Amino acid sequence: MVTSETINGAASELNLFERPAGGERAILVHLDLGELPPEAAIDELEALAVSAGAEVVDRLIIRRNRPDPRYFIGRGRMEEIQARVAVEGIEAVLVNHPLSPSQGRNLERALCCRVLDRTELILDIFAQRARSHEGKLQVELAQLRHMASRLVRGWTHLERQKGGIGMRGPGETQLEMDRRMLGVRIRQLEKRLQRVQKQREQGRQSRRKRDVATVSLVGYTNAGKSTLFNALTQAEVYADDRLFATLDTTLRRLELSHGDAVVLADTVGFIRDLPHQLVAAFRSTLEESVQSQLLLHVIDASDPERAAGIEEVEKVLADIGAHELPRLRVYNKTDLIGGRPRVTFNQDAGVTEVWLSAVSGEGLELLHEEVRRLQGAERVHGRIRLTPSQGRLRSRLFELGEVLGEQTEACGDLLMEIEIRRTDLERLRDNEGLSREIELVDA
Ligand SMILES: Nc1nc2c(ncn2[C@@H]2O[C@H](COP(=O)(O)OP(=O)(O)OP(=O)(O)O)[C@@H](O)[C@H]2O)c(=O)[nH]1
Repeated sequence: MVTSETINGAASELNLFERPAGGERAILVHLDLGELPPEAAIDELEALAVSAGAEVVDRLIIRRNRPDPRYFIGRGRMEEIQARVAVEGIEAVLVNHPLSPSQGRNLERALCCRVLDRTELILDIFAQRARSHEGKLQVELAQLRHMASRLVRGWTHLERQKGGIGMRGPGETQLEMDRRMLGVRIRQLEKRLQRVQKQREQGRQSRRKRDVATVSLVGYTNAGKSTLFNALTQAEVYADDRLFATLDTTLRRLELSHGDAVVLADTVGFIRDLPHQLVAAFRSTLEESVQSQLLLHVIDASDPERAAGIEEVEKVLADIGAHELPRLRVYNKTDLIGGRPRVTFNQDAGVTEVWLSAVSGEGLELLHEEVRRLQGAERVHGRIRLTPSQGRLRSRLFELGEVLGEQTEACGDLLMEIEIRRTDLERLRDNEGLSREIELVDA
């Protein structure tokens, strides 16, 4: 019988969940195909490498018109690195792009050291950072799926570990076994995740029932979301200069001064070309943002490449269906650029921008003010028709909105003129299941 213990045992024997040890001496490689500013791209790779615990020995920018199908970086450059590996004790080469399984295999065989592509590097960081039960399950699932996609094409790091001098591939039986084991483990994780996600959904629903709005912090990794979260809620969430310090959504109550409170959610950081396994894996975490009433898009104001980060975040928000939610752009770290806290309106993007410093606390009150304004200002004014059986909804409307008038129709229906927050109205529609029966006639 296959039990979870035997699977875990076998997996650890095969080092399925191996990650690079801290301080691995690494050479970074970025292929300049003319798409991105190469210096900024390799800076980002370096930040990722450091986050993964590597010691960066050198950074190579290689200019090519297109990737080499065999070695990705080209034979000549591969041989240059090959010569340095033994002499300089290089343990890993980190490539800032996704490699095909055969390119990964060819490079690793030729260089005789570990080769990680961008996807594997990010997966590794996620594996080191995940702290909650759900986060850990999600990362492990993403790693195994990535591994399975390599196995399907007949190659995996497992092979290298077992391959010895000739580094021959596994025999059919071994490959079959790996595949089956991965399959079993993947299904097991999927089931567990479903259970955890159900609990999360229940929590979300009960918040909605209690009419508590959620405000989510989203943004590029290292923008300062956790620091801002802590500053706003006086919580002690792990904030760190390493990328992806926060992997799991954290929730805290945020008091707004006029007696209102919202739930503030800190979410996973975004990054360019987030591996698709991770986008899928973190969908449920990101869904917290989709379900929010307001998004605070946190931006590192001191980052010269911040425009690319903004674009990336907008792209992912569109992917998960959160792009139409009301939002504020929060330009953080003004202390680093000598900027003053302020509120401006960006005409092109159609969003309000708040400039502040989460570390010094300057400008926090401006953000508070804007959140309050957006929570309250989005009001709708209209007439709502209720049937005689909807007495419960009528009292909810009295609780939540300002009732400007009531009129009973000949048929017994009640026409209420009301001014109410759009978010409250939407929650009433969702919670009471009355979407068709509430009709705004004069918004
Ligand atoms: N100077 C300055 N540094 C800041 C400010 N806000 C955050 N930082 C620093 O920026 C780094 C990243 O901050 P985090 O709050 O961990 O960033 P994050 O967006 O949550 O990061 P991820 O978890 O990677 O998504 C930390 O070293 C913070 O101390 C600020 O207003 N000014």
